Amino acid sequence: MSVSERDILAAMSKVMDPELHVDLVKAGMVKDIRLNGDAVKLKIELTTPACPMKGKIQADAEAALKAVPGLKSFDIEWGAQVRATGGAGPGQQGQALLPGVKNIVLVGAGKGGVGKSTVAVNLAVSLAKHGAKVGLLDADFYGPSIPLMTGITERPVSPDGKTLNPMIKHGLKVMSIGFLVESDQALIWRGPMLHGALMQLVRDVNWGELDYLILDLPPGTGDVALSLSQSVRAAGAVLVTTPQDVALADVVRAKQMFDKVHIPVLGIVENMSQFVCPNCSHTTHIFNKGGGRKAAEMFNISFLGEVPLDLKVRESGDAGVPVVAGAPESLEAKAFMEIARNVAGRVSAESARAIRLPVMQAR
Ligand SMILES: Nc1ncnc2c1ncn2[C@@H]1O[C@H](COP(=O)(O)OP(=O)(O)OP(=O)(O)O)[C@@H](O)[C@H]1O
Repeated sequence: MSVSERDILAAMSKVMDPELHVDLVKAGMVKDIRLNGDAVKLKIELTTPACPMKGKIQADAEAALKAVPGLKSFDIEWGAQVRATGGAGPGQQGQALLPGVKNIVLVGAGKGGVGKSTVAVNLAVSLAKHGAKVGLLDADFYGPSIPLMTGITERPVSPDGKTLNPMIKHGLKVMSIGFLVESDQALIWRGPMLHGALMQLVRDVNWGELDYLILDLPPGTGDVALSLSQSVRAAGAVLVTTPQDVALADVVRAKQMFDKVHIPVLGIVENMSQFVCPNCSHTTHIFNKGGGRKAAEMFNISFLGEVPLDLKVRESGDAGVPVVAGAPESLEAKAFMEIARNVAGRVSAESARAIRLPVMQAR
């Protein structure tokens, strides 16, 4: 009994992408089917190199091919092609400003000091380590900390007097308002000036081709989010919180702010979730337990993961080597890598929605 391309496609159409809630054939992930008698070679192109579901998709695809009558062997080449959350959403004007940037991911928090910049920088490095092309833009006008956290002390140069080249560090293209102004100047940003400076950072930087541009927003206020939503289409926002109950109110405010400007919330990251004593390994929930997860449940949005409170995270941030780069085997680095996979998965779901694949509401 000979095997046909149609048999292979039929088998692959039984395999679902659990994040996109669509089968691999409909999602356009099955490529280059080459039959040779009772053997087949094919390529499966995931929607991100940081796919959180790769293990499941791989197991399901292999099981589906094993069940094809007459097929004796198969060879799957795994690849990834990040898709863009292009097109305009309500209140948004599309991505014409940044044609080479596929997805803009905002990192925000209801209040300061919860570790938003730490999450932004480690998320960016994690995505790059997974093989994605990543940029990191520090738009925290009131307290830019990305220069310190990435260890960049040089200033960006302009190749033509109009645009700026981003700095390159830890596998990222990095730009920060902190490279361009003195820190005491950063406090006076307001209204049109803030919008102008933000647009300059977004538009006049030679970002080139990026799968993800991670944007570290200032805490609390909606000025920057509002300004951005008028000019670019963000894939969505990651909300960072600490676990105590009082932080919940800030998450509520942040969620409402993003809803108002029609930016989807991709999910919640709980930072400083517990402290594991380096001497006796006893776990203490210094800021209480489970606030981020509770908030995610309350709003029916994804819980993207939790990061322990650990001296390494603070020290590595201060030393300019994010923990994911400096201590990749640590519990904290692994937590960030998992959060990055979850964020990439949620962005893929948003891009599927943008190109109107039949994606069901996923949690
Ligand atoms: N999980 C963690 N464990 C230990 N220290 C942490 C952790 N997360 C963040 N920190 C430290 O807490 C401080 C505040 O973090 P960070 O600057 O990332 O917060 P932020 O929310 O961006 O603050 P701001 O609102 O001022 O911009 C930093 O010194 C950082 O190194």
